[in-house]
Amino acid sequence: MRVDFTKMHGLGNDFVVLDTRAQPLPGPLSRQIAAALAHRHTGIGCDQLIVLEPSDIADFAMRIFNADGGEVEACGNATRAVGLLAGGAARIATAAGILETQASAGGISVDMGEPRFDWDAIPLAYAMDTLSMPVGWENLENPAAVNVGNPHAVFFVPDCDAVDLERLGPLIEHDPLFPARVNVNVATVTDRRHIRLRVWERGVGLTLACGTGACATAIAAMRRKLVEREVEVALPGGTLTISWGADNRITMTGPATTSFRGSFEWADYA
Ligand SMILES: N[C@@H](CCC[C@H](N)C(=O)O)C(=O)O
Repeated sequence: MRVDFTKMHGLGNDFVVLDTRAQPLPGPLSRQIAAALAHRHTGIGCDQLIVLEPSDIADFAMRIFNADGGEVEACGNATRAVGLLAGGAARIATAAGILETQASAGGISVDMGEPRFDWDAIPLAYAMDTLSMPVGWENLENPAAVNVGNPHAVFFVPDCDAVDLERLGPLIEHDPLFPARVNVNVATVTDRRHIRLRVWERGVGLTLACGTGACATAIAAMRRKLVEREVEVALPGGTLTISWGADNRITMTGPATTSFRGSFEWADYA
């Protein structure tokens, strides 16, 4: 049986979107199938596989699978992408709660909810101050940890482009300090309204952009009083605007794009 998909991206962080409301999948979606579809050489290729399902509590539900096939709680760029697919305004049920999107001058805005800072909410393996963690990996030291639906470690460095993230990212992602693994962000504060950021994504690797990484990094910088409560975060694939309201909620704004539509044979992957 053939399955339709939409290929989308947010700042080059790319997704294969399956809308099971229109077309139920022929069989259960296993970790192996998700990883095979995401594979850059032997599959369709994407950073995340996104599955839309019916929901009783929102317009629809969104499930998120990393390129390694693991299901995760949150994806900022994909939330903007499926918001675009829904026409701009949508209430989307995710494992991290209900997220609301709306069309805005900068593309699509998403209310990403409230950040969490308790060590066991990140989660970390043991208690410590998440604003200034007394740990380090070579020259990456003293990160902040933030959960914005998914776990992030944020390192502030003089020049994020000079960090060997391809080597250090997987070491930190898999360190036992992070029992659910972690997304690794290296950031450079340019001035009080601008941050440069590179991200090693859990379950994926280096990506061109990470929406939740931009949120977590902006919030960590705001908590350390390095920047104002609204900042532009420049990633390799483009720029996101992140603000942290007096109501403690994070708003992320940036572009989302549909690349093409296609279909694949389920039996080739199942
Ligand atoms: N690309 C995403 C984040 C996707 C999930 C992440 N890799 C995780 O494992 O938590 C984004 O735009 O936020």
